[in-house]
Amino acid sequence: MGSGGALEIAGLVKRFGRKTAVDGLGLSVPYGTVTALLGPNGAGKTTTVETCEGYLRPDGGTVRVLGLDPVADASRLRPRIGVMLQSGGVYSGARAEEMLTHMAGLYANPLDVDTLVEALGLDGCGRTPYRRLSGGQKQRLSLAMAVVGRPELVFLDEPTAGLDPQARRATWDIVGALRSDGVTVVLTTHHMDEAEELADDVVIVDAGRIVAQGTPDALCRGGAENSLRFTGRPGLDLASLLKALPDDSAAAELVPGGYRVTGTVDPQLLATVTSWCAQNGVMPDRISVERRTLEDVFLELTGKELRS
Ligand SMILES: Nc1ncnc2c1ncn2[C@@H]1O[C@H](COP(=O)(O)OP(=O)(O)OP(=O)(O)O)[C@@H](O)[C@H]1O
Repeated sequence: MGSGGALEIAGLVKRFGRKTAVDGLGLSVPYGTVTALLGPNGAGKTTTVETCEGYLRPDGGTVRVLGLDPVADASRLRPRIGVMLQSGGVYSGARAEEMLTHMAGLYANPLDVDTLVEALGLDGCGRTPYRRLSGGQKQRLSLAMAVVGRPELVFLDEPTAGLDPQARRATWDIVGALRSDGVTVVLTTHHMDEAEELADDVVIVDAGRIVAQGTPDALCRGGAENSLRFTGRPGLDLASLLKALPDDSAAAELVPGGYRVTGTVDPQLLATVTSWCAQNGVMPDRISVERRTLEDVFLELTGKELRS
């Protein structure tokens, strides 16, 4: 195994012309864990993952995958890692099951192809040429190809983007099974629920850097335990609302017309907010008391919604 984690990134820099896509990113992923990279579009997640896979050469910093250099040691590393590209990869007109069987044949101790095909709901399309598969089927086949060789570490770039709920669940089950088998998984996602469900560690990336990292629980505990949210017309006078609230309160307009009050969220605070709304002619169409979610953490740190 070597010292350190399954994946060790230090001071990674990757530029495309004048654009710095990854800007001094450092990350250590312990063996046998699932790590989710979350970030807005263009944050640098794919660039980071493709550098780890050896498809891109870093402009600065170091990357070690299973203790090896993904570019210099590519031939030693390839049989030990699984890669699912965002694009699904480029394949010929071969039939889905043939491709998977061929792939399995390249490894010493592959998974059983039939079991994998069934687990991913691909049993109906084993004889279909790749180019005739639907987008979701291509994606599931790409996942199957990434894991069939029993890799020690798997990179999954947006594995569930565009999948229906059933296919998404099947993908989650595969990731859960990988984890149970001690496989290290690094995935990117735009889905908070996916990160919460699957990941031991969530890494929030923005503008090529890590802005926060931790278990989903720890990240959510970072601020107030509870918050009161309401929607109303955009641009309410929050200074006036704050005057009515206890000193330990804070209020923010997270998105136009979407407000959050934090502090000691109790019945008294709820009454104060609704009475302030009444005095100011504001009809809150939705009002709720919520635990801080990963979505909140993400928005606070990046100022962006996950799906833009
Ligand atoms: N081959 C390339 N040539 C030029 N610019 C690139 C290239 N690949 C990525 N970029 C730029 O680098 C930045 C980071 O892109 P990247 O694809 O890594 O982000 P991402 O976090 O994966 O985004 P998304 O969630 O949209 O997939 C973006 O500004 C992107 O336009």
